[in-house]
Amino acid sequence: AKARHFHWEVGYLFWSPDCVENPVMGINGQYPGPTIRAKAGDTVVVHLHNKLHTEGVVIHWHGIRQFETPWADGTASISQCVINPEETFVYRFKVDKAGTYFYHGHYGMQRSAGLYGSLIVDVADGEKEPFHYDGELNLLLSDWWHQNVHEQEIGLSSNPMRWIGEPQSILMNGKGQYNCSLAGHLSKKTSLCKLRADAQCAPPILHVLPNKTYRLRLASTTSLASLNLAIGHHKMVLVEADGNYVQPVTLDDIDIYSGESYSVLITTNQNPSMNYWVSLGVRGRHPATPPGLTILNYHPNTARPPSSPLPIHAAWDDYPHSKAIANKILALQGSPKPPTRYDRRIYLLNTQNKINGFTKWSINNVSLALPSTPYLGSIKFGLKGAFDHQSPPENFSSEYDVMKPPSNPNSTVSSGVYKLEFGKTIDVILQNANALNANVSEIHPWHLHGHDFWVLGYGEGKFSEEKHSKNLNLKNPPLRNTVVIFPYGWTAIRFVTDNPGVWAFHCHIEPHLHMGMGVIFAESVERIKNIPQAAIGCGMTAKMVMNNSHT
Ligand SMILES: O=C1O[C@H]([C@@H](O)CO)C(O)=C1O
Repeated sequence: AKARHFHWEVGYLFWSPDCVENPVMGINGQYPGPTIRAKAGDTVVVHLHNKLHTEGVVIHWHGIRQFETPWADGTASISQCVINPEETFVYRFKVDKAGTYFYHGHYGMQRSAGLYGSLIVDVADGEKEPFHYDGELNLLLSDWWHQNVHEQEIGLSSNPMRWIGEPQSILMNGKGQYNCSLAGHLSKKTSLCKLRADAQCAPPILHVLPNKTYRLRLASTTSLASLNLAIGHHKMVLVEADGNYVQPVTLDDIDIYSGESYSVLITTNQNPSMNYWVSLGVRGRHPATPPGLTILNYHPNTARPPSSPLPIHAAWDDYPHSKAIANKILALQGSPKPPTRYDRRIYLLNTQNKINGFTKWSINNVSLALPSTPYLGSIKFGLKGAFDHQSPPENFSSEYDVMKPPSNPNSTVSSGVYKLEFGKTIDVILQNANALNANVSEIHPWHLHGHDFWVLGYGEGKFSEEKHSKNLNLKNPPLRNTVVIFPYGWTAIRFVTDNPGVWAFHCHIEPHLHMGMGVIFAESVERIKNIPQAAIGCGMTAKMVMNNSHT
């Protein structure tokens, strides 16, 4: 195992992600940020220097559990103080498990500004993946707005709220094409893109040799969009989800929600004189964004757009299609199994609410607002005044009708901290509900920091102890770090508190988190030792660092 050092500067730059120039947040003058590649067991060390002139910054290593380094999780106000302009913070953490990961900003809406990149962990020397492939392809998926993130954020925080709307473009590796299409020659509606091969917005063409198997890595850091990937004439075999091996399953297309990552194997066994479409369509919201496109280019054909029709995605609201895919994702045989009993079951009702006229999202009627002093330090040192210590409710009224808009939409703001004891089995039942408008319930992909969890099942309507508890999958539930709740449905997860830290658990839709859609798990914080001073030298913990007495 090695230590792999990276020296990064975060700054704004002008860039044309979808052929339209905008300010984006990049790293070392690049957008998306550089790919981190390491081997399982390595230590990644990122020296992060903030070159933004007027904003703090942090970076979260999505899917990395941060065993024994909870201060390196990169969550502003939760695990660390923001890194101020011209400051450098050193993220040092172990990547213990091979898989497809990514990193992204976790302060305000900086992920939506473009602060992200891939993080790929290969198996340790001498180890093998449980599947074979000849080559590898990597697509980091995102969505893009022309309105800059500051304006988006002001809109979301205004009364009345100004919603961000649907993205202008879907991006692959930070590249999309606004107002034209690679498939323009097939359609009367759009024009063919005129792109220079070296344009920043030129699609990342997937170059392949005939009759080989490729591992296609997919990770979604979208701000909002749920996506569906389909490749013309090619099936995919799903083998990995969120850095965990799954039972290989053949799919025609795959849904990818924000915060999720997958590996699929594709075999280039189709007519080699042709190229094929790779298409990313929007799911779960009435699409106002054309599909993101690129080309699967068989060697030695020129990389011209195929003349075949575009792959067809299921209708945006074909939830049975999405549920069928979700239910096919199961753990590879031999994967760790969940404990058969839980110690504590927490029910989290997701609702859209109002607070003094402002539109928010709440969990059990509590909308998350982060404090100025990061929880990691304030909880460790018992600083009573640093946040609202009243634990939020573990359940919601059995009378609550999840099929209707809230009868009382008024909600409250709080620090949202659930204290978790070490060594316990925790179940969370995520319960979806109707939003503020009648007949609307949206998809929410929930992401847990510091852990993988077992997905025990999905269901319709309100979760019922009597009806649903006995049907949960304890046999081969997949381990994930992100899972979706379907409209008007519930999702049950289980994890074991084996990792002291302060972990965010939240909807990975950036504007939804911004509007309060998350909770905090403070997990056996008393066991955390040697918090680096740089992580907590702000707010009420700044003094302790100066006295140098407690860390
Ligand atoms: O949080 C959201 O707000 C809008 C809509 O509910 C109100 O404009 C939307 O689609 C969301 O996901």
